[in-house]
Amino acid sequence: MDEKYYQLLKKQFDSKAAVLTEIINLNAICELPKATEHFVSDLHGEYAAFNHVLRNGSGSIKEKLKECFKAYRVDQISDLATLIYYPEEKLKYQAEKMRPDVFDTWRQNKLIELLKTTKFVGEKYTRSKVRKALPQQFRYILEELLAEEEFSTDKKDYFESIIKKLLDLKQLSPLMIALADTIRRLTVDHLHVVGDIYDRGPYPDQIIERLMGLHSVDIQWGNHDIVWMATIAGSPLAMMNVLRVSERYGNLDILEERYGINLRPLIDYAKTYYQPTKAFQPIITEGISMREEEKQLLNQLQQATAILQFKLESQLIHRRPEFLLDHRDVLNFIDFDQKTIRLKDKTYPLVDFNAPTLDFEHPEVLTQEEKILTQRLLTHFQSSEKLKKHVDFLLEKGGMYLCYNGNLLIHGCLPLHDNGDLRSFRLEKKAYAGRELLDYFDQKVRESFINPETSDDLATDLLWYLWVGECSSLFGKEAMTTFERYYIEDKTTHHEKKNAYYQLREDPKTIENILENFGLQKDGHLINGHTPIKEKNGENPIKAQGRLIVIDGGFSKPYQKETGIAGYTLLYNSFGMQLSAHQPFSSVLEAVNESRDMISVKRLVDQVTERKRVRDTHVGQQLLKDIEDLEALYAHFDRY
Ligand SMILES: O=P(O)(O)OC[C@H]1O[C@](O)(COP(=O)(O)O)[C@@H](O)[C@@H]1O
Ligand SMILES: [Mn+2]
Repeated sequence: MDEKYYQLLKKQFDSKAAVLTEIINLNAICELPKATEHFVSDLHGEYAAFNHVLRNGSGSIKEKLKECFKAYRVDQISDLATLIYYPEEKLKYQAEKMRPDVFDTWRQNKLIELLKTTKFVGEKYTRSKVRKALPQQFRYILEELLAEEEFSTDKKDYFESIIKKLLDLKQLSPLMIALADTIRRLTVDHLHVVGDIYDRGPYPDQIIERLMGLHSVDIQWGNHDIVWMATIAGSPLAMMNVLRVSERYGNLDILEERYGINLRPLIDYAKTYYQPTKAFQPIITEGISMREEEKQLLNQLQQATAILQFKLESQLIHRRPEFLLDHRDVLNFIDFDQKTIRLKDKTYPLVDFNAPTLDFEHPEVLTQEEKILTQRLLTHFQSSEKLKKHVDFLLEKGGMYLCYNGNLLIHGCLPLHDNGDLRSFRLEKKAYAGRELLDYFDQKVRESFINPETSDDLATDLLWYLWVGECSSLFGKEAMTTFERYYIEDKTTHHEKKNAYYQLREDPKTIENILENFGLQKDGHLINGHTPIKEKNGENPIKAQGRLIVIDGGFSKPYQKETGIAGYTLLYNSFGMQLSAHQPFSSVLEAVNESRDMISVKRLVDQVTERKRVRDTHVGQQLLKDIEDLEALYAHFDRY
């Protein structure tokens, strides 16, 4: 036994009685039902839709209400659910619709329903956890109100006086809002974000801010997150890609307005050298209007940053032969006289390929003007306090993968050979595969932030590899055909061949082997995002007989026409796992006024034979160890 450790523990629990109380408390917690985990992925800047599934707990709030208010009609449940999802908006809506005295009565009735719901959803937790979930400023009143079974007649006057006082002090609505927040918090205990918060949609920053306010969350980095992180780590190449994708989807506001990055020098440069072409037309969400000049500017900017990206990428490919990316050195495969490119022994004509600043002998070299521009832009990125804060949060809460409660969470894939063997990647004279490879990547990602002023060190370059590499668990395709998609008409060149994993993952044996490689039991699950599930073509997100679930259903608006739905989310509670498919989210206003939920289908992935308890979980295992230590301390209390 470690003397020091026990002495420290004794300081925390300074009497035998205190130790005993804690042992009993922890033991009781272990017997409670497992808390609910919520999984989302591929949010791609769609804040409103994400916020909605967070608020409705992917349907779990409604489930609870149906159990708690068995006699209620569907519309009564929906009405109460909306109040819990959007308390402020719903209260405002009712206030506008009702006479003041009717509104007061309505609020009093709803308060009783909210109290009942809070008690109901708090049942599976200890009283101390429920107490902690109550908002500080109303804790005392709420504890009083919640302590009662029903609004009993002998205490009727007492309650009425509390409510009247709250009304007089204009505190009834704030209290109801606080209760609704508590209910949501108690219904879903923990959120997993399986990658790709950034790109395509307009508000990734708002998503991060929302995540920062949650009490329990983890993130598995996606390829679209890692490139944004790489800008802070000092990669000009990743920065060009971030700029290019933002321009492609008409999202300059996130850069200029919200991260405060000055794009003026880039705009001047792009206007000087580029004219709009068809392939670079920005992709603008339906219903959003944009002036023609603005579209033209986005087009020019996208071209400029694409060429700068290809130049910088070529430099990286030359300095990192170990990345095996030679086949992606596209600028060096161009015949500039013929305006053709040679790829895999075939020659293709280039369409609208304009690169006025390119030196044909050394296509990877930046002009002096471009060097200065790139450095200025990178300094702007790295000086953005807000972006830095967001990236720090991603580093703190995120990782390449996560093992949690017996399940494995990875954004993309685990690189495999065609025969199912783990595919290794050789770096720094060592071959890494499976979990070891992902641990290596994880460590390098963190290392890349140690020297943000160096742009070409291995760790920073690896961040780019994670964006485009076949052995990247965040990407896992043979090549990213960005160049071909812009400049070659022949669509066969656009195809991005996926790593064998994406086929082999249909087989439960593959998943079992992978889980084993990560030290997990065979009955766990693997959870992926990254590849949109085309539900409208009959693709099933539940694969390998339920061992694998792919939850990228397309929160991303531009991808919804391909998937046919608007995102999957997964819930894992004490009864098992459940997948929800969502319909497109229109607006909070519609959700409130029409009490709409936008959940289309629910599918049971797995049902447990015995209700899972805390002791069967990750947290539970830790608690059991704590109990052991406390028991040892209790037995030899006087010795320490
Ligand atoms: O839809 P876009 O903007 O053309 O982007 C396509 C590119 O995005 C990728 O699909 C990567 O993004 P995802 O991680 O969202 O799949 C690449 O494989 C592909 O080249
Ligand atoms: Mn992805």
